[in-house]
Amino acid sequence: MSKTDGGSRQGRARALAGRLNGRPLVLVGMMGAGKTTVGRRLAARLGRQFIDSDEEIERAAQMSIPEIFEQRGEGEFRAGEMRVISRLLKEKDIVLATGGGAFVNPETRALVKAGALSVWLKADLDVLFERVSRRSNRPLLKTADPRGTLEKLIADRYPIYAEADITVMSRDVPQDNVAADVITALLDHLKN
Ligand SMILES: Nc1ncnc2c1ncn2[C@@H]1O[C@H](COP(=O)(O)OP(=O)(O)O)[C@@H](O)[C@H]1O
Ligand SMILES: O=C(O)C1=C[C@@H](OP(=O)(O)O)[C@@H](O)[C@H](O)C1
Ligand SMILES: [Mg+2]
Repeated sequence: MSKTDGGSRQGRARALAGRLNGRPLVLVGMMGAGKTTVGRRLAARLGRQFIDSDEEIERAAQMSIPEIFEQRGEGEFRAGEMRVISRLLKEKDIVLATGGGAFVNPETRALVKAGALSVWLKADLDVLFERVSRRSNRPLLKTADPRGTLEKLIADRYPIYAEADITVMSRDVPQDNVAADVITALLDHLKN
């Protein structure tokens, strides 16, 4: 990256931080979109605290996400997810990465819409499948046909994710560049 690039990126991050006036930023989208990893970089650029709702749930339950699904079921996970997100949205100056199903839950979605700016990190099936295949920590994909499951989730969820304030493609480029794309898109959104 050139010095000029860095300077303008920093300037854009500062401008956005000012315009947000403390309002939480919430990342939504499918498993593998990059909410956790891009979110961490986005927070660093904006000088904000980064929080991942899955990590908060794991800490509160003293169990991993797969253990929560196995021992308590998805329903309890979703209820806990909503409680955690509701509490976190009271914080100022945060970047919050949600789990892929959070925004799909109508109650959680209403909380996010009311209390934050939401960003849909979007990616195609092939990209998502390659990324989620690197780890086996996503209970919903422990099926005989994980690619087919992902495809069905995409069909069900994309119309809902589209309700986010902005959409940014999570391209297969360094995650810092995706974070920069989010900043550019948010500045553009806030201009209107
Ligand atoms: N823009 C990107 N380019 C390449 N790999 C990425 C990108 N964004 C995320 N990844 C990788 O994809 C995987 C899933 O990312 P993660 O942030 O956990 O997604 P999510 O939280 O949305 O499920 C991780 O291995 C991460 O390093
Ligand atoms: O899409 C989903 O329903 C889920 C996504 C996961 O988070 P990531 O999207 O960060 O992988 C995690 O919350 C859980 O496995 C359920
Ligand atoms: Mg995540």
